Amino acid sequence: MLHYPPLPTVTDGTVCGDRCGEHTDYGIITLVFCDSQPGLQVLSRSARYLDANPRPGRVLVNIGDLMQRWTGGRLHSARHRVLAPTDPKLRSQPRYSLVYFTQCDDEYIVRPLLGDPDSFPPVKTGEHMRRRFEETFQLGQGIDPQLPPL
Ligand SMILES: O=C(O)CCC(=O)C(=O)O
Ligand SMILES: [Fe+2]
Repeated sequence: MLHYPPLPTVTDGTVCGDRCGEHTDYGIITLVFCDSQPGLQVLSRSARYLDANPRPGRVLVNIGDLMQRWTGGRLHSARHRVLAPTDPKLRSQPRYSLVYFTQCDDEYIVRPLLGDPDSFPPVKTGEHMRRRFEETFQLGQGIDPQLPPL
């Protein structure tokens, strides 16, 4: 369960930052269950951010980096972010989302099962996950640099 705390009121008209910076998910698929608070945006293949607004009963299914590798790039690990709202009422409220990440066993080697087998080098799941955590938390790099750009 992710808890995004309430944000201070903006009085000077400055644009507020993200609640969660742009990133791709590391694993196979992610299920995102969100409350009524908006903010989640997904980058389209034409490089436009699209709102993925919550609706009762809606579940967002995200493709992760390993799924992109597994499908030889046929499924795309989309960049996404959670924007901080500008509306003072929304800012004064917390945002909650329930996020379920899936991945393979650490020893499992992910290689393309579709398309060109050389499109991605094989990676051991555990090593991939460790590298992505390090990139995110030490280098502030939320996008897998080994995946091709959009
Ligand atoms: O809170 C959300 O709606 C999405 C969070 C997310 O993208 C993540 O935890 O990877
Ligand atoms: Fe994510």
